[in-house]
Amino acid sequence: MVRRFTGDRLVIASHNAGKLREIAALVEPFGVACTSAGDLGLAEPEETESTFAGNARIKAHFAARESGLPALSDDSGIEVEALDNAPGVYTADWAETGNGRDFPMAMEKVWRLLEEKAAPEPRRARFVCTLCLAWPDGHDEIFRGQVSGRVVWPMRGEQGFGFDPVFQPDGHAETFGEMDPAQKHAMSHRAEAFRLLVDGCFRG
Ligand SMILES: O=c1nc[nH]c2c1ncn2[C@H]1C[C@H](O)[C@@H](COP(=O)(O)OP(=O)(O)OP(=O)(O)O)O1
Ligand SMILES: [Mg+2]
Repeated sequence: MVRRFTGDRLVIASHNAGKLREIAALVEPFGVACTSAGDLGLAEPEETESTFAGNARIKAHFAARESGLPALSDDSGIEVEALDNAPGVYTADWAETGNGRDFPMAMEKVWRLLEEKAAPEPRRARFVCTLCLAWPDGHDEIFRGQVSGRVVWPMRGEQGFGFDPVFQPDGHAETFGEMDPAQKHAMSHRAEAFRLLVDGCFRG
């Protein structure tokens, strides 16, 4: 039995400004007020699991426990088929420099590895998003979405965040980085996971 969310306030257990923007846009039409983990001064727990669901659980349960409110986390990444699905859960780690994140560097690393392998075009990839809604009593619900496409080079577009400039979803000529935010929200991995969350917990 999926537990329904009946409150009017939700903690978004993320410290990523791009995700916070996208999740707030998805949640607010349901009349739910969002507060971010950063707004509450919560720390960023270490993401020590090797699966999206495992890390999503760590982030949501930590925020729910600390705040005493239901908390929604998002663990996501890009899986590149010719790289054995790397960087996957480690997408953010590939951008880590010790002095903040450098996504252009991480995108170039992916492209360089594909070149070294002489991976044929199209270079199939998918974005994956796992959402975890956790309650302070320890209950949680998990939802997963994905969107298929290809890695392109060079980077294109200034919209979005993270790996958006090198991801072109199937059936579209633009990268996520070139799309209007509303267009990305209608088809993204995050949007699909969110639809499942809404069906399960907000309307169920
Ligand atoms: O729609 C997306 N468009 C482009 N890139 C994306 C997207 N979704 C995830 N990504 C990439 C960047 C992000 O940094 C990493 C997830 O890593 P992940 O640990 O889940 O998120 P994070 O550390 O940035 O924020 P936080 O853990 O505080 O929610 O995958
Ligand atoms: Mg993270």
